[in-house]
Amino acid sequence: MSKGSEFLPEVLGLIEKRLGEIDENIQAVRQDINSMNEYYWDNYTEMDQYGYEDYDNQQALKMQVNANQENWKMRRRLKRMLDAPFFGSVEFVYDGEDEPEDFYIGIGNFARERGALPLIYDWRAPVSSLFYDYDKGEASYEAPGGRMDGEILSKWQYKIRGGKMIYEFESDVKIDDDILKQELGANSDTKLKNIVRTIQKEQNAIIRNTKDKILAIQGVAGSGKTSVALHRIAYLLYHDREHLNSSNILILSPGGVFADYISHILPELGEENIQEMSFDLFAYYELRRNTATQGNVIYGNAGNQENAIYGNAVNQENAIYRNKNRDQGGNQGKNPSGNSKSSSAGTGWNSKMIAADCEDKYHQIEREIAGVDDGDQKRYEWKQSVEYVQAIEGFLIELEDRLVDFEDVEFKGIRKSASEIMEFFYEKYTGTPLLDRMGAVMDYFIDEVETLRGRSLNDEEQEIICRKFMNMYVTRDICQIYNWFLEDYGFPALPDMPPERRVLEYEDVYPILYLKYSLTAAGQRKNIRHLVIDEMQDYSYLQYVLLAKMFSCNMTILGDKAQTIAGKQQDVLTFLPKIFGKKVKRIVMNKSYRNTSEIAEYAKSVGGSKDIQYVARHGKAVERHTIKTLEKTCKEISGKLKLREEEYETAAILTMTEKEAEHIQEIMHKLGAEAHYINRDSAQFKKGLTVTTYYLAKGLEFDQVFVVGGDRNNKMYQGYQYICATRALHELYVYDA
Ligand SMILES: Nc1ncnc2c1ncn2[C@@H]1O[C@H](COP(=O)(O)OP(=O)(O)OP(=O)(O)O)[C@@H](O)[C@H]1O
Repeated sequence: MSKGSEFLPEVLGLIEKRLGEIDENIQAVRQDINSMNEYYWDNYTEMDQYGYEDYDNQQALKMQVNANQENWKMRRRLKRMLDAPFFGSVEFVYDGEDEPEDFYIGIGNFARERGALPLIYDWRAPVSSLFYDYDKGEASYEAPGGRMDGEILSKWQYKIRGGKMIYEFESDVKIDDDILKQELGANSDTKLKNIVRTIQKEQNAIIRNTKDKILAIQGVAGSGKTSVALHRIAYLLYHDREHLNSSNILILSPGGVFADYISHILPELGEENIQEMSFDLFAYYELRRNTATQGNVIYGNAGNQENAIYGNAVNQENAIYRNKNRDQGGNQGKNPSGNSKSSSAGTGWNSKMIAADCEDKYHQIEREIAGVDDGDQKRYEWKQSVEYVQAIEGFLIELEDRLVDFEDVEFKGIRKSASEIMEFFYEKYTGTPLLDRMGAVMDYFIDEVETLRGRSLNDEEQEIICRKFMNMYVTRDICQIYNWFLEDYGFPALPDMPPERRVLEYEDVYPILYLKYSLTAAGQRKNIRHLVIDEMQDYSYLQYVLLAKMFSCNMTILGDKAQTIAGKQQDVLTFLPKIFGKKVKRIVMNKSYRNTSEIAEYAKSVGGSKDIQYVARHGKAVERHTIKTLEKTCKEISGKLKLREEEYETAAILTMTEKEAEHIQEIMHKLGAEAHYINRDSAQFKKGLTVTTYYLAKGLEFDQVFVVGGDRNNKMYQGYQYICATRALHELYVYDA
């Protein structure tokens, strides 16, 4: 029997004991809270008039509530540890010592009592890197006090489920291939799995990298980019609890279903979930929100108000759902805080909605698949390019003279001449963005009036002054300013519409957002301390410039140029250093873990990187068929599905366009097959058969994939085939048109 088998019952007993203590503690704190509440209701009428006692009571209550939250958190972790307390161990002897020590590694630390040396180490603890990075022999790890050298005498891996040892063996090679293959051979799930037991050395290096400010990872499909990014977040949260909490991290990802797909990992690793949203949704909120300058708060109804980005709370399991529809109704034209004023003068002078709605990238993809003429395509590309950014910068310099007609302002006998205002505008406040600048001059004037009159001006008086100052702008409508710019460059202007009825085409969304962030001080998001950008290849140059304006924090940027959705493959690593400077550390991941060798070979032949390596896991050969009629193909697919025999958990029929997906969904429905249709607004990934487009299946994986149709001559075809093929874990069927 190994040491692990002997250790298991002992540690399980200790965990059980600790759980018992925690349960008792939870009960005791609960009783305390109840008595505090009772005391409050019995005595609140007699509390001191200054509210001191009330305040003290509230603080004490808060402390107890927090204590119980911590208890629950610990309880959840220990319950998980009761199922599998550890998955690895390393017998290590430090240089200069005779006695080796056994380090057991699990999803969290566990010690006999608070402050004692852990019996089990968290996989993120410094010593745990011995397990991921070394075989038997000389080894070292970076401890807070410096490098620790020594020798690994043995390394063990365990599979424990329900507190029972399923298997254990001493591994000579790093995270033995057999275990990895077993993990990879398992069926897919509707949630991405955590990989703590089998993190590979090169993945571990990315997860534990804290020295580079920006990591840009180009990784082939299935190389574990998303998994690594999420484990990296868990690692950073563990190591920098003082400065970083879950509300300081934001993931920009493809959208709702993907958010659902990744929502389990962090809670499983004992961390709270983090904020996640698509950049398109963020842009939508930015363009329609009617309050310009809100400091650093990106508001919302998230659990942690102060640090929230828009949308719903994500600090809860399964609560990452969000889309535009959610915002319809109550919040129309209103910021979610319900506060309608934002200027320093309390007049709401800088509170213009730019557009009521805007397209997202899926509109653009469908348009491109359907075919756009060269002129339209060029204009679209120009509007997202470095040339656009340069042109707009030139335009902004000239805009200063075009945007304002200076006039004298007079209020209750106090005057400011046009030339004085000009002087303030061009000299004193030159560092303030153009559309905020008149507000700064106005604030100065209001201060002056208040000093001379010896009293504060009321809201009505401020409103009158505000109107006088703001009327000097020829326009404050950013769309109108954008139209001047388009006309200067010979492009058609946007239709003349009031903001409440404007719907922006995708090509204009980010150019206008860029203009907004150049003309107002609305951009910076200082509360975000780590930004994760998934699917980096699908962001344009302009979007990265915007992200650089908004976020000055550390970033993990990941993607795969072969999975570019647009017709032209894009390697963002060529321009990221120009935007973010030398801080960008480039990392390449060439090994794919998702597909069988047969599927990986096929994917390589339809557009994957030639350097791709994969874990040799064999499966069924890829089948290729020709579609006779869609009905017949759907019937055939129904026959090939292995969901009913419960062999597999998930399968997908993937198409190029939304229309094709809808059509197939209808046919499958008629055939009596239960199929979940994922559209742009979907928020959940369900077990069973899914029908969707290739661009909405990005990031997901399925046991069986059926790729149906697509036009070979379409410039998006290669990307389509590659993305679809790499979604399959075990079986791939391609039905050509
Ligand atoms: N070290 C590992 N151990 C076990 N499984 C792994 C490991 N690395 C990756 N995987 C598995 O490989 C699959 C692909 O991982 P992931 O989705 O993170 O890759 P990706 O690079 O983001 O993929 P894509 O770009 O194709 O969407 C997942 O099933 C994941 O669990």
